[in-house]
Amino acid sequence: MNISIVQAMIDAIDKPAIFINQNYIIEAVNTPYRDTYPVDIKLGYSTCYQVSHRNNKPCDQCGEQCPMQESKKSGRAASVVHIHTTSEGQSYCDILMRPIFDGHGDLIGYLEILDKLAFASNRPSAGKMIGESEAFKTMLNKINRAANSDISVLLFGETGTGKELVSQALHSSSHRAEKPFVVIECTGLSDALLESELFGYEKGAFTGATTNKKGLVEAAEGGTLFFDEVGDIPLAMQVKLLRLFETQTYRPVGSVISKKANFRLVCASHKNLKQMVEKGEFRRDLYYRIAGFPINLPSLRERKSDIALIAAHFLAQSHEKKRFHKKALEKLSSYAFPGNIRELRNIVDQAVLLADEPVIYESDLPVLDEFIGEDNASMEGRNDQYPLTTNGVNLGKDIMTLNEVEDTYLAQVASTFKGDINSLADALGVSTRTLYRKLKKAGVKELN
Ligand SMILES: Nc1ncnc2c1ncn2[C@@H]1O[C@H](COP(=O)(O)OP(=O)(O)OP(=O)(O)O)[C@@H](O)[C@H]1O
Repeated sequence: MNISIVQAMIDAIDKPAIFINQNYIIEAVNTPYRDTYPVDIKLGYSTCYQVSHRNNKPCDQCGEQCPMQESKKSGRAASVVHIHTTSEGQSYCDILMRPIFDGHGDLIGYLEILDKLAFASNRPSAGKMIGESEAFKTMLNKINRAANSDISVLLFGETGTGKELVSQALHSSSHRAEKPFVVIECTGLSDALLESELFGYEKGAFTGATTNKKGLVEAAEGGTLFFDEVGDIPLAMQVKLLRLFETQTYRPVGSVISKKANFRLVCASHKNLKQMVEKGEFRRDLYYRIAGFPINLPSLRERKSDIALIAAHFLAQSHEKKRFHKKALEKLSSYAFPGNIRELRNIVDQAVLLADEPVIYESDLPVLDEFIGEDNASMEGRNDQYPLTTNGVNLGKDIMTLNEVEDTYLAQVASTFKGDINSLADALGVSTRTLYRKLKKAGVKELN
């Protein structure tokens, strides 16, 4: 292997890139890669995992996927998303690992090329997509693949999973980033309104059209056109959209002249479009035109390990120096979040207002009523964790008020708890001050 030729090839790549041998040792590196890490890279000595992770073992021995091992298994290129320690701190990077063979078909090493994913973070950071679960990383990998091409992307996922945020990330990391990003909210628009909004109109096209007006397609010239809730587009309008997407031409309302359009198409829907196609509610040809590259946005239930991080992110946005108590986070983690990340943001905002102290306790959370895999009957089972059926409280017989239950429970716990007032407050998920207040109300003078 002629290393100077390899070095010349690496230098020709404008993204951060290295050539490594089968022992992870860096044999050639380009300047963008050197600039990415605050580490002195010694060719023939430094390893990729030392430089990018500060690890002394390969990633697969540190609980992460190793793209080289993936590539070894399949004999083909592999791509994974990792969090690297760069000059700018912890950063998401999408790594493409390509095996390189000599003229005899023998493996001589691997070419590694990085894409920095500036739109995502594993720490609270304003304006970024936050997460660190595997489901989140898989989604980042897909976003990055799509961003590098002009393919039509269909984002599908429940409400509040971040479809609009992802569409912005697709735009900002594409070659169209400097051009406009235009959102078309398809819900509740009639055929006529949607047509004039999209294509614009000529003066005199209809009553009230006193001047020519540009449409959103023209406003998005060179950039990205994002159709939110594309499943809500009326059937009659779908055929006009198909023509626009197929030919990239359109006619403003009242005009006889066609105009040329230039945009990248991104659509989103929380509805099952395939099912709509089967029922004849969405055109099949339009579906295949917009679903060039479908990306599934996982629900918050499918990325439970991200809940605490995203909650901390929204707390940081609130500018209040507060933090969640462990029990409050546990409760959030078992909640089903039908409204996904938008709902989590609302819960955090409310909890910040409801908490009197720097710690947000379970009791400061708004009422949450849908828990993962639990119906109302099994919700009662949750009380096993926080037993209300104590010696003094017989829930099966006479109805007691919640106040009475709380007082009786506190009296019981105070007489049996082994620990001081601070640890009891902690165990009950309230502040010490709140516990003093509640004990006073319950007529309890001291712990056992
Ligand atoms: N990964 C994330 N990290 C931080 N905030 C997020 C993330 N994903 C979404 N959000 C926030 O959650 C809220 C809802 O996101 P967005 O509007 O993109 O969801 P959506 O799927 O388009 O919702 P809908 O289907 O209701 O239109 C926004 O405030 C957005 O900034």
